[in-house]
Amino acid sequence: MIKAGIMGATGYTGAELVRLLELHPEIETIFLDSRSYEGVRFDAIYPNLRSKVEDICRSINVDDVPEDTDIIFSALPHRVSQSKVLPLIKRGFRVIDFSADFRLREATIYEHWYETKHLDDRTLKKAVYGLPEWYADSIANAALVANPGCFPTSILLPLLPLLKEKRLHNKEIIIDSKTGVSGAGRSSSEVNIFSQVNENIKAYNIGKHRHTPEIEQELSLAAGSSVNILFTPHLIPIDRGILSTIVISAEGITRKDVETCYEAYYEKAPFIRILKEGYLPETKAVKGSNFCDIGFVIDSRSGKLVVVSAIDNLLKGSSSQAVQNMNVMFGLDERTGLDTAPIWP
Ligand SMILES: NC(=O)C1=CN([C@@H]2O[C@H](COP(=O)(O)OP(=O)(O)OC[C@H]3O[C@@H](n4cnc5c(N)ncnc54)[C@H](OP(=O)(O)O)[C@@H]3O)[C@@H](O)[C@H]2O)C=CC1
Ligand SMILES: CC(=O)N[C@@H](CCC(=O)OP(=O)(O)O)C(=O)O
Repeated sequence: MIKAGIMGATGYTGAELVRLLELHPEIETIFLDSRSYEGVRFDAIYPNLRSKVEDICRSINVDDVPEDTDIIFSALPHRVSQSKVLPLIKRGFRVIDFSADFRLREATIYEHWYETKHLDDRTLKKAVYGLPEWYADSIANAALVANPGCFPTSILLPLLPLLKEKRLHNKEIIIDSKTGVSGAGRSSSEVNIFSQVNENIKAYNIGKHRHTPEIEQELSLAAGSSVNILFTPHLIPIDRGILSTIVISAEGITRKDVETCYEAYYEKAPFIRILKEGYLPETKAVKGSNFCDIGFVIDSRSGKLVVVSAIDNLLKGSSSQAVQNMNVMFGLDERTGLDTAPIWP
């Protein structure tokens, strides 16, 4: 069995990871780290895991992580995560980091967007961006995998094939994303207040969301030249899910071109579902799963290609994508422990 430890296990993504690892046939979870719930049984915090996860949370000092731990997941907030991950990497552990601390390849860009110093540029350069549909070979041998952000996952998966195949003549890319409230995490009380979220929809951080450089970094690498986006996130009153609607010029592109392009990259990708003409993604159709659904329309009146994607932010947007990465790192079938159908309604 692969021995796994989780730092920050009591957050939303940590708890989803605990649930997934409980179902995983090759994993034994050996520690659940928490500052706030030291000595508390995990299922006393998360009632959905009653009688399933009875382990006691412990506040783990990185120096005390057992030598025989095979993989450590850090589900800590960004800025905090790097301070724990770096000593673990130094001790020779393999780590999957959920935070943004190792996703941006340039420390200066990280420091600008996250307004904090990066503590180790050399380790940053060695980290592998954990989008398994694109970087599986590097992930397989990585010591440190930077699990992508939730919005970036929903945006990169539909756009990367089109950019890689130079299908977009005009690189003006306008993205409208909608996210459920769990995207803000369990501890963000301000965003989570029922009366502010319920029956409300709002745009935020237009043109300045911290996922912008992450998305542009990966799109530019695929395109082989600099790509800029206009990204508008919205907070909507659902628990989980992200729907991204991406508008690009359809100049010189047919439906067949787009289909062929997606087929070439995703035919063997078990978690990408390209929807047939007449169907479009919806958040509920991926809820509770590692799927990313992608559908598109070519609108001849406006001359635009409109691509829509849906993921579960806590799963393909973080915890199940991390398990998919772990499967790749340990040479397992990437579907191991993840081969479930979404829940509906
Ligand atoms: N929510 C989402 O949809 C996604 C989240 N992510 C990333 O995953 C990571 C975890 O996110 P999420 O689970 O939503 O966050 P939560 O706020 O739900 O959980 C984070 C946990 O980290 C622990 N923690 C330890 N030190 C600190 C600290 N100094 N400040 C605050 N919390 C601390 C807390 O647990 P305790 O007090 O018990 O130690 C807390 O429950 C973040 O880096 C986030 O950016 C990535 C993709 C999607
Ligand atoms: C609703 C909400 O607030 N969502 C978060 C993004 C979610 C996320 O977790 O992204 P990281 O992995 O980069 O932290 C936001 O917009 O900042």
